[in-house]
Amino acid sequence: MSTGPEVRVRAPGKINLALRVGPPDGDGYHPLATVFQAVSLHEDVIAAPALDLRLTVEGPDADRVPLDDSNLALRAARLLQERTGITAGAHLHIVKQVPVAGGMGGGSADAAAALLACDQLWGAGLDRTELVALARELGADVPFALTGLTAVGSGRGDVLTSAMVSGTYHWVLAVQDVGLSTPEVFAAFDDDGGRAAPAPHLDDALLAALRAGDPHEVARHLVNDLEGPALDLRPELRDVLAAADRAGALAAVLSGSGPTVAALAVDERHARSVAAVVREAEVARDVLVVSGPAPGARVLEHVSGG
Ligand SMILES: C[C@@](CO)(OP(=O)(O)O)[C@H](O)COP(=O)(O)OP(=O)(O)OC[C@H]1O[C@@H](n2ccc(N)nc2=O)[C@H](O)[C@@H]1O
Ligand SMILES: Nc1ncnc2c1ncn2[C@@H]1O[C@H](COP(=O)(O)OP(=O)(O)O)[C@@H](O)[C@H]1O
Repeated sequence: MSTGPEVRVRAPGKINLALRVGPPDGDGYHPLATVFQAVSLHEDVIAAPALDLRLTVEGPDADRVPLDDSNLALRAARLLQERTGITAGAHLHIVKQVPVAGGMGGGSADAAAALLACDQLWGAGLDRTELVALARELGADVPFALTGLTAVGSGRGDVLTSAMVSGTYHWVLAVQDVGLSTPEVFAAFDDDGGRAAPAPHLDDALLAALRAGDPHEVARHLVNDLEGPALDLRPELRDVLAAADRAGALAAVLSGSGPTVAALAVDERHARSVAAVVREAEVARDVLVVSGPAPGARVLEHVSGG
């Protein structure tokens, strides 16, 4: 149990190891075939009793997080209130580490964490299936933030099947100062021929390499159909990919709709050396070393700063 009346929930950011995108449907959404991996860069949402719903945020990108009703954590808490008829409020405090609009699903992690935290705080008692159903309403990436680990996403990325994975993967993340808008990157994909794209399909070789726990083989199969459109919108990201290559990463790929670039290393020591070289290239605001797979949204046993 958490200490005191507060509930602290941690939810992971993600990388897309493969992101295959099909042509837009009638609603403008795209069918996806993706492999998500949750990583050790995470969001904490602390929910404390309050008369109404309110939100505060801390972290390096806090000033870029909307505090109004568009915030995904607030939307999650409101949705839970509506569906359960609960009228209690909550003060949600987000400790944000995942870059905003970085292609790492930080807002989705906040939504997943807020759902679980408010469910606990209010004693709503929703089961996992009910929480996943609410998560899907909040955004395509939100169910994965609840589930975590490594999973194949189909549909809009919200229909998940867990993937069997051996070992731990060590990633170098090159984080940018200015984010990319997900709808704009999907629109650039459409304009780039995406309207005539084939149905998305995953190469079995990536899943086999993950099962075998072979980072060299995983590296050969990292792929992202949004990389071309994102590079058209942000050509300087080519310098980031090139820097990761020069630094000796096994491979580098744009995460989701970007602009974060994820570079795969052999082990933690190799990741630290790749990170040092990418940092020297001055192509990113921050260069971080993380690992995956990480667990999905969970209540922390003990409240701690880490
Ligand atoms: C691209 C991905 C890959 O994992 O990640 P991010 O780059 O956002 O982290 C996701 O599909 C993003 O998921 P998420 O950010 O939750 O999407 P939503 O809030 O549901 O939708 C935001 C917008 O993205 C576009 N969108 C999203 C999902 C999808 N399958 N097709 C789409 O076309 C739509 O334009 C939609 O209006
Ligand atoms: N809790 C939140 N944290 C970050 N961004 C949020 C949040 N709620 C809503 N947003 C909005 O969603 C946009 C994309 O969010 P984010 O999840 O950080 O990126 P991405 O979709 O690239 O993974 C932001 O630019 C912001 O306007």
